[in-house]
Amino acid sequence: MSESKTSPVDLNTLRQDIDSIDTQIHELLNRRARCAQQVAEVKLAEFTAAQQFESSGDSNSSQQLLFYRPEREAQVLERVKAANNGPLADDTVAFIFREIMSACLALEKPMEVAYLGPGGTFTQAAALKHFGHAVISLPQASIDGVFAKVESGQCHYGVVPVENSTEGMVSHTLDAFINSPLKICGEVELRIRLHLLVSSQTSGKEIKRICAHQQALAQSRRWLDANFPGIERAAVSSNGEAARMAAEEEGVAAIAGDLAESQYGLQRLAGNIEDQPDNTTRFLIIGRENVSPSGRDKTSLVVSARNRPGALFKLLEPFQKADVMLTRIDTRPSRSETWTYVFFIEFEGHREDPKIIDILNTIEQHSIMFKVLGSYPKAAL
Ligand SMILES: O=C(O)C(=O)C[C@]1(C(=O)O)C=C[C@@H](O)C=C1
Repeated sequence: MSESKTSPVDLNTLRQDIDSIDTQIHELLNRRARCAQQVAEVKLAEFTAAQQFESSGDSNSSQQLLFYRPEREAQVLERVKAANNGPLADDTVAFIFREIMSACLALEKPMEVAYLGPGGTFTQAAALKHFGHAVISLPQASIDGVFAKVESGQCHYGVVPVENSTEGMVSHTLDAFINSPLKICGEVELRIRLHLLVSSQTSGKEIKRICAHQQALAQSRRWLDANFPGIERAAVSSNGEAARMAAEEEGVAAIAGDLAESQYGLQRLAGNIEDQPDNTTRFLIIGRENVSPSGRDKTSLVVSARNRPGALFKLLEPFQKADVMLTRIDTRPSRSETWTYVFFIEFEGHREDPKIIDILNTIEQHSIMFKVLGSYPKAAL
């Protein structure tokens, strides 16, 4: 008996079903988009009313008009993941809704996001993962450049790397926070998958030089030793720059990620060549406004204690007493005084939670410098 006779429905019928479902999804998407446009009108009306109230002298809170709501986006993503019954994976469903919200937000207000460039870097990939592809992502030459674009209001948000699972903290990012008024509004984690990439003109020919950012070279050193011993390795300013060089120069290969591969139209000679299979980088979203609680939040703090015995213990004791989970602690030398240190502390909870308010008040009493860098939703993707 042939397969088509046993199958309950034929291909044409199934495709008609898919067409009809697509029509419904399409209608629902536009219904959702119109809803988001109405949300924007409500936000604008509330903002205008608050401004009028303020100019009448009854209030002096300088409220901002915020279209992007990180806490709400995190809640939507958590909700769709929790409600998912498959067969699509939870993460797949979340990624689809990430893009739907990105497109809806672009109708309300197109977001401009500065990131550590050039195009094709993992920081751009992190920006797109967090905000979705409807965002306008603008490359900057340095971490300070990203901070400056957001501080000046030229960009709504910024994306900077903060730590890598194999290379440790990005100290430049931590230092930049100390003197900046910006707040942390979110975090993104990205699995770093490195590939050996060449242009079509180099494909099938001899590779004379392999270019990559020094971290990517370090992270794939063993693979390179085994597969390309004796071939020149050149450290360049970023993986995006390496991809650009591979696209333009015959005989040059780059080590870079998926985004660089597609942006520069390169071919993959070998995939996932990183020596540590769980190589992950964490990025922070920086902005000018505080984020409201989402229910699954983290808070980051920078604090400097008086240089006396038990100082660090005094800073950390309130967390233990209140049973609050610390997620990270780092030390950096203080730039203002020799042999004093600043501590970057991250923990679960939001600065508006009563328990966290108590902890922050206690820590402030024991510190000479104290700054909450922000409370923000835990990475949902
Ligand atoms: O709920 C809102 O405030 C919206 O603007 C809607 C919406 C969405 O598409 O769900 C869009 C953008 C915001 O960042 C959060 C959510």
